Amino acid sequence: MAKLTVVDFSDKDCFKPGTSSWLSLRKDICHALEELGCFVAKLPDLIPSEIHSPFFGTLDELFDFPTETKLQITYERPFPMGYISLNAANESLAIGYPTNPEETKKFTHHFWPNGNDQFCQGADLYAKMMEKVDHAVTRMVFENYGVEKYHDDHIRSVIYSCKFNKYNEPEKSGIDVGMPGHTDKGFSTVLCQNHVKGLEIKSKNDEWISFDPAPSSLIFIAGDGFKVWSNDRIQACKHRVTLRENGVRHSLALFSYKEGETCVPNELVDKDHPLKYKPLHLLEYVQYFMENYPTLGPNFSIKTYCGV
Ligand SMILES: O=C(O)CCC(=O)C(=O)O
Ligand SMILES: [Fe+2]
Repeated sequence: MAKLTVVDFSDKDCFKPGTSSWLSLRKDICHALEELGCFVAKLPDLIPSEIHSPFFGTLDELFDFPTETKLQITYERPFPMGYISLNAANESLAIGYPTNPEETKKFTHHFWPNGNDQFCQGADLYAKMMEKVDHAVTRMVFENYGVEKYHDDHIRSVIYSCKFNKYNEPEKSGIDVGMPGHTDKGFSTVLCQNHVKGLEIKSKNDEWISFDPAPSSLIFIAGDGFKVWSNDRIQACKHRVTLRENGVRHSLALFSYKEGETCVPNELVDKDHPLKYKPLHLLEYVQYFMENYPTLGPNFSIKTYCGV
């Protein structure tokens, strides 16, 4: 049975480019992204345990608000998003630009006019932590392919959304498919969750490997954007949510997108790697996918959209 790569971010130098810890993580991470498009990170110190459980408790309260209140959350940018219920098991709510504390404050205020520090501070902390991981991994990937000269421009054009997911217990909703198999449409996704299992990753041999959540771990998932940018070196990780356990499952995912065009760097095109993609306007792609989801379905391929 295939396994997910687990990397340990507990060394104090892990986030310092050039150190031996950084270089060793870089090697393992880039290898995992080329193999499966994902890896699990252990981060023992980043979210204190006294924040983890109470924060996921506030997500229960969040989804308990009336549908009408949840539907009032809408964003036009980076693309239309807000409250979505995919099926009888799933509901999600998104915050645009979640690494800006003003945005989490506005979102919190909508539900709790008198404030809710546990939710707001938890959301800020998670967003910052997930952004830190996303930034580090992105730099590692650019370095790994010898194109770090493009890194700063890339990071300047990255924008984020954060999605909170709730999955009802299968016994109550009558279905166990929380989310069908798909690849994420952005550049990358960093995902944390409560203790209820459900996320599964497709292996090269078409097996589904389940993600074993621990309070101190998260999963990094490469999306279609990274696949295009890397000219197919990095896999867009196919994943799904299957509900087998009792208990409500909550996850929060930080999605990264790039404004403007995503082009394959010239350095990543050669005889062995002929150009596979036309320039991709990622935000237009996400919008197109969302608008046409009923006809395109979860298996729509980026190759069909912008393959050469
Ligand atoms: O809830 C999860 O674990 C996965 C969510 C997901 O794949 C998504 O929102 O794209
Ligand atoms: Fe996903």
